[in-house]
Amino acid sequence: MTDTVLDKAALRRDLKAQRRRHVAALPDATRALLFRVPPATVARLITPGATVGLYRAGPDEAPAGAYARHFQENGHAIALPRFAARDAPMAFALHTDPNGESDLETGPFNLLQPRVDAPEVTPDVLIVPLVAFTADGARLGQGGGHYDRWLESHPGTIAIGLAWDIQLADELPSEAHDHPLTAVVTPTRVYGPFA
Ligand SMILES: Nc1nc2c(c(=O)[nH]1)N(C=O)[C@@H](CNc1ccc(C(=O)N[C@@H](CCC(=O)O)C(=O)O)cc1)CN2
Ligand SMILES: Nc1ncnc2c1ncn2[C@@H]1O[C@H](COP(=O)(O)OP(=O)(O)OP(=O)(O)O)[C@@H](O)[C@H]1O
Repeated sequence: MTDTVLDKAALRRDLKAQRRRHVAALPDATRALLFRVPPATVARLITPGATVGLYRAGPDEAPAGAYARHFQENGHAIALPRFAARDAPMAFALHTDPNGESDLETGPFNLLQPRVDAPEVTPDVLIVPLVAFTADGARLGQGGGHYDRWLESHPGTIAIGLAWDIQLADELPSEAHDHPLTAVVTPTRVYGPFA
């Protein structure tokens, strides 16, 4: 393995532990008030009628459920990642019930995902989870390379990160396949949009 790959694995472990401590210290009521609607500078990036790819957050990730409800209320089709197996490529499928999540089931990564009968769709814009980001839009993810690969095969799709402020890193190891984010939203500010 290259040094960058080893660096990334160690970084991920440390940053995920830091994220867990941060979220555990947040009062539930505070957490419920964050990430309600996209800030205006980010909302402007999402054209009317665009299909928006979101994610179903795990316990420590920035919650994306309110954005899902907001986009649906505003006439957007919304989609979530779906995997046929752990080693299958990431696809997106239509998410129809962001309020009740009755259309989701647990998938290979222990994440809720649309059931097999939900149609596959291609989002025009992605709201993405992350382990860490930099002030100029670099992203460190879970290490599956899922978003990098998806963005590689869908050029022109913009990706907007949602994160806790403590996920900001001074710098991150970069590899040729890494795709930059167009903006990152935290509870206190927006980084970008970058050109
Ligand atoms: N909420 C969420 N959805 C997402 C991602 C993510 O980071 N967060 N992904 C980002 O690419 C994709 C899924 N990729 C993933 C790749 C690896 C692991 C992972 O290593 N998870 C841990 C813990 C899982 C568990 O609790 O069972 C693991 O498997 O050890 C998770 C997701 C698409 N959906
Ligand atoms: N476009 C690509 N084509 C082929 N392999 C890729 C591509 N992008 C990433 N990979 C591979 O995926 C693996 C993980 O990449 P990386 O560490 O950048 O993941 P990540 O962006 O942190 O994860 P994720 O996007 O799933 O949250 C690496 O082995 C990398 O070589």
